[in-house]
Amino acid sequence: MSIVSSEKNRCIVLVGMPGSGKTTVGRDLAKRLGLRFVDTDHEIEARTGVKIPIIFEIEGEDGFRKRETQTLDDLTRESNMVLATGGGAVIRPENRALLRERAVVVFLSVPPPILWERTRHDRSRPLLQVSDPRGRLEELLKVRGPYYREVAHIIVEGGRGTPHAMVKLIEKELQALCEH
Ligand SMILES: Nc1ncnc2c1ncn2[C@@H]1O[C@H](COP(=O)(O)OP(=O)(O)OP(=O)(O)O)[C@@H](O)[C@H]1O
Ligand SMILES: O=C(O)C1=C[C@@H](O)[C@@H](O)[C@H](O)C1
Ligand SMILES: [Mg+2]
Repeated sequence: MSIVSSEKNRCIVLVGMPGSGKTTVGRDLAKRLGLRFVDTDHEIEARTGVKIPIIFEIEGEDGFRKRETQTLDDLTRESNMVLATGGGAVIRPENRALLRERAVVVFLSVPPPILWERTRHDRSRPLLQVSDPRGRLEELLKVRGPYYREVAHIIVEGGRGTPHAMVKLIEKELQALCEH
């Protein structure tokens, strides 16, 4: 597909809140573009040999963030790949700099009520294991929203559309970016 070659073979990175669909949409997008799909959360788990909640338990959030930065630094050197990031990948300025510089970054922007619907029954996200997870999601979005927008080359509003509709929208935006 011409999209990737004309973008100098940079990898396509999806950013957004937990539940925004990075993994679901990323996997589909990679399939359509004939690219490899990698999820940084899965890669971190494969490298450490334990699940993310265990990393948080043993090393705290800071330990997890160090591993996340290292993984992003390694993976964004590769091309021909769609990379789904963790929801907090944009918090560190060094991550934002390397993503913006090396990749085509797509922000999946999804409103809080929908994020909540999608994440409320899933216990795999340590930062949401609090007494008011819904409020926490909103707080996280308040802090992270500007960072997602700062790092993004493409912003896709993805509230009610199906994953497939989001993939089509992203493809259209990638094409437009290439034609500039
Ligand atoms: N566009 C969509 N429409 C409906 N449901 C969706 C959509 N995108 C994702 N989902 C569903 O929402 C849930 C969360 O999606 P997913 O795991 O892809 O999000 P994520 O952004 O990768 O989250 P995390 O940051 O926690 O890894 C999944 O159950 C998925 O099937
Ligand atoms: O929103 C976050 O900070 C996180 C989201 C997940 O994807 C994981 O990267 C981890 O649970 C942290
Ligand atoms: Mg995911």
